[in-house]
Amino acid sequence: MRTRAYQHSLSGSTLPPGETLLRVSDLSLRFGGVKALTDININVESGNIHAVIGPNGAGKSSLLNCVSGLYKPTEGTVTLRQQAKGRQGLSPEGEAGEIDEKVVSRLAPHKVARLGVARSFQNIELFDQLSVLDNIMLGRHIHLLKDPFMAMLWFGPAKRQEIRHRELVEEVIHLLKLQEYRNQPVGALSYGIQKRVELGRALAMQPALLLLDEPMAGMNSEEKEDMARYILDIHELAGVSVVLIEHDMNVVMDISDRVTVLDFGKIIGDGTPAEVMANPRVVEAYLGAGD
Ligand SMILES: Nc1ncnc2c1ncn2[C@@H]1O[C@H](COP(=O)(O)OP(=O)(O)OP(=O)(O)O)[C@@H](O)[C@H]1O
Repeated sequence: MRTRAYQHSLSGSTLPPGETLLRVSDLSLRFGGVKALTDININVESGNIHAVIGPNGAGKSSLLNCVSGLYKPTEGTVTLRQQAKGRQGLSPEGEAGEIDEKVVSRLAPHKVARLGVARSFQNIELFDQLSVLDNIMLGRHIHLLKDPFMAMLWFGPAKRQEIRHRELVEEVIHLLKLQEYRNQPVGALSYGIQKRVELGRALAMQPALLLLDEPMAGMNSEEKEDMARYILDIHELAGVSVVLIEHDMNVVMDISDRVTVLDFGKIIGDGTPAEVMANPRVVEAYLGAGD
């Protein structure tokens, strides 16, 4: 029962699995003379955990920053595909209805977020004094009523919306098993739990796509295992698509559907974990380096 409820609530995408959700086309990014990214082409499919790996400085964070709107690419585009409003759901033949394509690569980060792309950062970006509940509730702010007059009135849409926000936040707390910490200030919690709260705040945005930048950095092996399990749960129970930057190859190979490998800002491998592991260029550039 709970699984069905999550599937209906926490994913902001109605695209069928296998449809292209995010398309990165001919993307390049330069900082003066530094070519951070060169001619990057990636399709992220709906329903996938898509890992991006590569040595330090390969361009992984730059790529995520181009998707989330923090960096503007020098060339190329990032396109988010969503089922057109009012035409959601599958046809009797199981095909997707009309699809809206939005170029997000030159939008401000808050606009990209509003379109359904949520991200977590390498470093924890939470409010230490606020409770777990309040920090996760902040993830809902992009969905608050746009009309401040309506939002001030404690009736009608504003009240219904507030109830809905709370229900979704409760789902996040259950899914990530944060019940026992809900009223504790985040600053008092362990690093592993704080990272989980950060994940919860991104999830509370009801994203179509979740961008996770090294969510397991600095964790011990038990915390890593926990985090990998929660990412899988988000994917399996909530149906959220994930782009994951991660250095730990065991984690990447265990939980990813697809892997893109970057080196010096270029793609040197792309495929299933098994295909990527068998790619000699990848072995030489990354795996062989013992990272
Ligand atoms: N804001 C910036 N200004 C100048 N150069 C930058 C900027 N951001 C990234 N770079 C450069 O772009 C290249 C790619 O960096 P990026 O951080 O994207 O790599 P990464 O694969 O995420 O590395 P890491 O694994 O160490 O986080 C590097 O040469 C980096 O120095």
